[in-house]
Amino acid sequence: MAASDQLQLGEEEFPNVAHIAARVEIYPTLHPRFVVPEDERFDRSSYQIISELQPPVIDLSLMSSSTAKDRAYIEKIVADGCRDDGFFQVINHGVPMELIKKLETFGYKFFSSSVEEKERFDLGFYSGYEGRHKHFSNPAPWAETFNVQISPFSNIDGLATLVPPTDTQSFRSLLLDCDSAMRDLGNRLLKLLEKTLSLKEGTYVQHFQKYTAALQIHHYPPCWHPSFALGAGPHADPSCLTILYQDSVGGLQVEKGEGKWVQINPVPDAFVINLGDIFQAWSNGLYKSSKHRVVLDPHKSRYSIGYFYSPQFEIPICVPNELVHADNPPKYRPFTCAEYYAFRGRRRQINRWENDLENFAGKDKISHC
Ligand SMILES: O=C(O)CCC(=O)C(=O)O
Ligand SMILES: [Fe+2]
Repeated sequence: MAASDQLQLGEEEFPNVAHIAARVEIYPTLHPRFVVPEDERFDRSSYQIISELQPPVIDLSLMSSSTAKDRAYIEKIVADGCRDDGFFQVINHGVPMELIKKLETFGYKFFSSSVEEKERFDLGFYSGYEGRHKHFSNPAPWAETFNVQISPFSNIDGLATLVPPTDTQSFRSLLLDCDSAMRDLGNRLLKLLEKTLSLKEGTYVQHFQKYTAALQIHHYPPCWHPSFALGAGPHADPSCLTILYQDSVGGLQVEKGEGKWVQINPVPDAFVINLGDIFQAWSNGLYKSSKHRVVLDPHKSRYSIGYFYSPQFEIPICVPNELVHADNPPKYRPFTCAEYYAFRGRRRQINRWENDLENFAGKDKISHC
């Protein structure tokens, strides 16, 4: 083993995934850190893409159509998707794709640098680069992530000091421009969700003047035993809304009924939108936050970019009165985003499905606030 391998591995218990992924000749069998229990593995041989279960692809420009029929059509498709599993895709969404491509290019360059270089950007728990997943128990995700915290805590200045001085300004501007474009899309989607639930305009969006947001660039290296590991284990997002760009490789799957996984086919220039646990709670369970996971490719790297959007950190999530009635009694106790994010962050088995929202807020269903 070369000296650099020994140096890189350092803590054998928490190997860097990029380091392991680059050394198939040294690790011909998968490192135990990443091996998923047998009943949770992805069976590639029996896999088929079930096209009729694909989440809908929605042309968001129709939201401002002068034809009421177009607008009603969009609202219906979104409402059906949200009731079903909380996943849909959007095109013509108004976010300039140049921004996303620039971020993706940053990701390619960053993730192709050495482990030492990348780990200079490791600013600790969920901040900056993450390749060892020290807060995960086994199995660790076969992924490395560049975590940008935006609000209410920002690590953008901290990260900017680590890029070459000539790039500092463009790096900061890129992240801030992405935040503003994704946030704008997030607000338009929230207004659409308000309409589909027949709520007054602003019911949700008024709680996003101050907001909670993070951006993550993920790299899933090729995995030579793709059925034995997962890029992301089954989980539901803690956020209110997630806006996700995925490249053309594919691998994101959503659970449609117990144990039945459907791949969300990449659509060029589209975003996958999924509702997170906060929205499920905020809609009193009418709209779903669904379990999803990422499977791996034996030959190709996959990249994705997620924007996780939630309301003001410290306000209680209070279900609108209109959504609580005899047929739909309160399902969750009120809680703040800060409390829920802290709960999810404390979980050691963060890459595993543990029905978090139910466990956190579904037990004593006191009335809404
Ligand atoms: O990379 C993906 O497609 C999804 C990642 C994901 O589920 C997440 O970051 O929460
Ligand atoms: Fe997710």
